[in-house]
Amino acid sequence: MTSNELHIAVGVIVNERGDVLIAQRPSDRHQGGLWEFPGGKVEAGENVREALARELDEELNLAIDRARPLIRIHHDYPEYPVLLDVWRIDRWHGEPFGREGQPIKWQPIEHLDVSAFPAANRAIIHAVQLPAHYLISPDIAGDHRVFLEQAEACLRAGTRLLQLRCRRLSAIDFRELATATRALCHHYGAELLLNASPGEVLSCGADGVHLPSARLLQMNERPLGSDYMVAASCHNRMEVEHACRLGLDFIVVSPVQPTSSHPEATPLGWDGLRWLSECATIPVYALGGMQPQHLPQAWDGGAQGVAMLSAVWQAADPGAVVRDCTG
Ligand SMILES: Nc1nc2c([nH]c(=O)n2[C@@H]2O[C@H](COP(=O)(O)OP(=O)(O)OP(=O)(O)O)[C@@H](O)[C@H]2O)c(=O)[nH]1
Ligand SMILES: [Mg+2]
Repeated sequence: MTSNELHIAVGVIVNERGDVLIAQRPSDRHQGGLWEFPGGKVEAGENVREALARELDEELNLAIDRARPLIRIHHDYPEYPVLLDVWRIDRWHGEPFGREGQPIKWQPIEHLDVSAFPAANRAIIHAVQLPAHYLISPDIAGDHRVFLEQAEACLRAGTRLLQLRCRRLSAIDFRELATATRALCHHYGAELLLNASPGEVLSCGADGVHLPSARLLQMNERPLGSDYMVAASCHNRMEVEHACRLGLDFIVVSPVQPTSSHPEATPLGWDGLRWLSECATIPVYALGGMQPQHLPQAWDGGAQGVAMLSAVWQAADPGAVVRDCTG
């Protein structure tokens, strides 16, 4: 945190229907007239969790029963720099109302509109809309029936974001598998990213592209528009900053822990994850040796959640692993 940076505790309050509580900023204040997630400045002597509890009581008459870190955004406004320390609250008590006279409303998560919020909120909205786990396919070489069965079990159990990464398949076989996986994902309301060219994404009707780090560094702009998702793999600060400059939707940082798929790589550890997340202005998934039980550590490390491969595909019951992430 730089010395003049304002530390702001921000609460994304989500109800069981998946609606988020938002409030309109008074017209005479910074970013006035725009909608915001409730919250305010962390005062001297308070930690962020205490500040959040105080602000939500003062602004909304709401008491927090369960909260976890969602994302931290450093943003430079012309007036001053802010650190938005955003928490996701899914259990609370009290009947919320605008205690300072501010209009409030419940908005379905999928209808949150970036342009109605201050500029720094773009990544917050992405973080609210993205799930806590990102599933990455095994590197399928031959018959893909077993994969499709396992993938369906995961989708049924709650996977909402899947990356297909099959470097050993011929172009024809990849396209056939991508088309089948896309149909399956869409049937369950999930989104499919292809670790392939942007052109392949368009022709398979997938929802986005996932760039390996080498491809990320070759790009000077997003390869697909905002109707598609663009994600990338990153391993160091330079890659993370490049992905943020290009305005990608999210990144995957690896390897956080030792992993069987890259035994030679030196793990970043939880401190490395925290440091890279702090450099990012977009959501970050932790990858490498991740299991559902690592979710709280990943959140504490500033991440959106975990990206998983072996933990799911090598399990006797892949659906049960996914349920551990979504429960
Ligand atoms: N609460 C909140 N503040 C946000 C959001 N996005 C965003 O850029 N900000 C910025 O973070 C700062 C929060 O200040 P605030 O005015 O809510 O702080 P506060 O409640 O302590 O105000 P006060 O000092 O007048 O009591 C403002 O500069 C605001 O523009 C958001 O979603 N929620
Ligand atoms: Mg406030």
